[in-house]
Amino acid sequence: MLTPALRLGPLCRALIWRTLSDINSTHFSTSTKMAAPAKKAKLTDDERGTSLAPLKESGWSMVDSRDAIYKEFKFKDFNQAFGFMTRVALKAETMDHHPEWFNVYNKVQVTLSTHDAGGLTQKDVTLATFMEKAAK
Ligand SMILES: C[C@H](O)[C@H](O)[C@H]1CNC2=NC(N)=NC(=O)C2=N1
Repeated sequence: MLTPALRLGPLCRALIWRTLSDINSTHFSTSTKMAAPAKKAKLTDDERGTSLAPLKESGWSMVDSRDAIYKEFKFKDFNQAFGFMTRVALKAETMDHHPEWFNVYNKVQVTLSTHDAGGLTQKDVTLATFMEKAAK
């Protein structure tokens, strides 16, 4: 005995198939997390030489006891400092890469490292470079 569904005409089966595929695409397109991006690769020695040099010339330094870079930015006042932090925060969100920072009045102390990689990656270089522009 064929189940009733198999006796439906081709048009009806096409409609059911379309409905099921619509449900599937609607449901999974919103609730399925994309595969986690590959683990971010730490900067190679060569990359450190080329990428970090300009940042060190701009006042960034290596952090003792961890693979990270640090800089203290100083602004005219709190308003300027917070404006800087706002610009950087928006960039950090678009990059999905966030600074470790501390603000007191006109100073912003920043440490950058990639937690997912356990050290410095290109994302830290990109964000630090952005910060240099955002601080001007
Ligand atoms: C889940 C989320 O994408 C990750 O936690 C992002 C968020 N921001 C991040 N920021 C930094 N600095 N390092 C990371 O590894 C990192 N990972």
